[in-house]
Amino acid sequence: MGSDAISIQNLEKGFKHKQVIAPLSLAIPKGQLMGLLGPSGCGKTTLIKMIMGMLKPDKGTIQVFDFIVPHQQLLKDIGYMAQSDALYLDLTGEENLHFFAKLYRLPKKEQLERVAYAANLVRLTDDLSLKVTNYSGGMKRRLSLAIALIQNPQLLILDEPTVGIDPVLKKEIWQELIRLKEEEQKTILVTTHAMDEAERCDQLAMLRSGHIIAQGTPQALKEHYQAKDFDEVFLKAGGDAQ
Ligand SMILES: Nc1ncnc2c1ncn2[C@@H]1O[C@H](COP(=O)(O)OP(=O)(O)OP(=O)(O)O)[C@@H](O)[C@H]1O
Repeated sequence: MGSDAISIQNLEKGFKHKQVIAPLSLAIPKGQLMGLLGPSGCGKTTLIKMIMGMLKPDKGTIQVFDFIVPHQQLLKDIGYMAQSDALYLDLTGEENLHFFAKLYRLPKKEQLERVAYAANLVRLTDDLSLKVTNYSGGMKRRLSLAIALIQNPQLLILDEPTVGIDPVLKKEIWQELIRLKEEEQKTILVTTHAMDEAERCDQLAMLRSGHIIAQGTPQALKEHYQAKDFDEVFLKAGGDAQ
């Protein structure tokens, strides 16, 4: 088994006449927390959907652990939180969590443990018996995050996981992501627009028009570009070029 969780080679994707992912190569080592940064429309979600096997690349290959995407085994290995919530509104929070736990064929005892763990992590334990249609936007995001963790996957792919979540819970969620990485050796790929979140990543990849224009640790990027923050790194790395 190689040392990378995700290995992307010469990936390309376009829609109609628009090239969204230009040739792009990227490796994410196992056990690393990688942040994907870039302006709206630069191709972050498109890239993630290809890693998930939900979109077919025009060219290039993606390997996740030992498998070339798409592969059925990977469904269990990857916890995915999409930008828009995909929840059953007529079911309660608890029923949603059990539905996904069953989908992954977790044994009954583990199912109960994982549902309790995931609900507690996102502070939804007291609201589990409410129908999701009565949840606030932030509660739905929290439930989506809990679902991404339900099968205890080795790789977490989170598309803007803390949008609409209050600062206190956001801090707790980040503490848990870092714990998952450090104590359980999870690999985490997260997209974000929040600079404080970018700071907490091991590595950052900055995307513009489907290209990676800068990559490195948060500290190294700021030093290299003599920038005070990541907005400045982005601009100095060519992020303002058309
Ligand atoms: N199915 C599709 N058909 C046509 N164009 C698409 C499709 N999906 C994405 N695009 C286009 O591809 C570009 C990249 O979109 P994408 O959602 O990957 O951006 P993003 O970086 O995730 O943006 P945001 O930060 O706003 O979520 C956009 O111009 C978008 O309109």
